[in-house]
Amino acid sequence: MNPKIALTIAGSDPSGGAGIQADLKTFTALGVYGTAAIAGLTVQNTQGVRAAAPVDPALVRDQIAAVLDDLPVAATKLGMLSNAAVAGVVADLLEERRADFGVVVLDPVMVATSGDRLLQDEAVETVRDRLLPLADLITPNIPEAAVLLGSTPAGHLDESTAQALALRGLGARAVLLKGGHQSGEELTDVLADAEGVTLFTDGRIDTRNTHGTGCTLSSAIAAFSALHGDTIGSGISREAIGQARGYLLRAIASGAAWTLSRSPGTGHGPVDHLVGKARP
Ligand SMILES: Nc1ncnc2c1ncn2[C@@H]1O[C@H](COP(=O)(O)OP(=O)(O)OP(=O)(O)O)[C@@H](O)[C@H]1O
Ligand SMILES: Cc1ncc(CO)c(N)n1
Repeated sequence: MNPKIALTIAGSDPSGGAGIQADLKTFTALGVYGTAAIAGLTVQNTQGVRAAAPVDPALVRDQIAAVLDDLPVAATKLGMLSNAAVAGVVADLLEERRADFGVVVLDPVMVATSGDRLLQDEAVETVRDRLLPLADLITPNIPEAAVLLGSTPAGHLDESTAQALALRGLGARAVLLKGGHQSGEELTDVLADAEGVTLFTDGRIDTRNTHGTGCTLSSAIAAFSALHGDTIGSGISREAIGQARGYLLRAIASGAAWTLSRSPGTGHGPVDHLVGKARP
């Protein structure tokens, strides 16, 4: 059978735990053929982000068009889009040829785990007003949801649920508000979609290796959605979201089991995308 094809449009993380690199590892681990258009460069490692720069918007547009002109993409993940000009050309292409992107998962990346900014302030409007309504699912973390809504970050589950519903009110077809930034022993991701609100709760895994969890989750959702054959009109299936969370939790648990000397990097290390398989 021909492979399912997924596209990521995101930023590069040279240390390999987040961004394009995490997305391609995830696609491969889940048996999906990965393609990638680089929207920005970062200079980062597990300790933090040293610098970030956008790719020329025309080059971003041309990379995406080159993929779409040639390969039947079943699902697209949007990650770090750098600035308003880059987000704008992605929005232009989505408006022009929405069907070619397959189902779209928008991870509105704004700030890295280390606290560094990955999206310029002026781009928030483009992400909210043009990209959000075109996506099948958006996957903000708690601070990103607050920025999109112009409110303060949710402090407890009732507020997260209210914000997930409010983001649907802005035109998002479905919202998975991620709970990684909650305190406490349990983490809850809140899904708000046409069927209502669903809570996904799991115990917090005790680990420093959480670099790229958000990227891994959104690309895993795109991958499973491609494998399920989800269609643009009917959106991302709950099965795809559940399976993606299952994969992420196994990858976090496997990365948590790395001993300090084997863990890649000295800071917040990555998750184990191979989930313990085929490691020398
Ligand atoms: N320590 C942990 N144990 C279990 N699940 C976790 C842990 N940390 C994060 N998660 C899960 O990982 C996913 C990503 O959550 P988070 O809110 O941290 O996203 P993010 O801030 O976008 O990630 P990133 O670190 O890539 O910027 C969520 O599904 C969250 O529940
Ligand atoms: C390139 C890139 N995208 C997203 C994130 C968020 O984790 C990151 N740290 N780097």
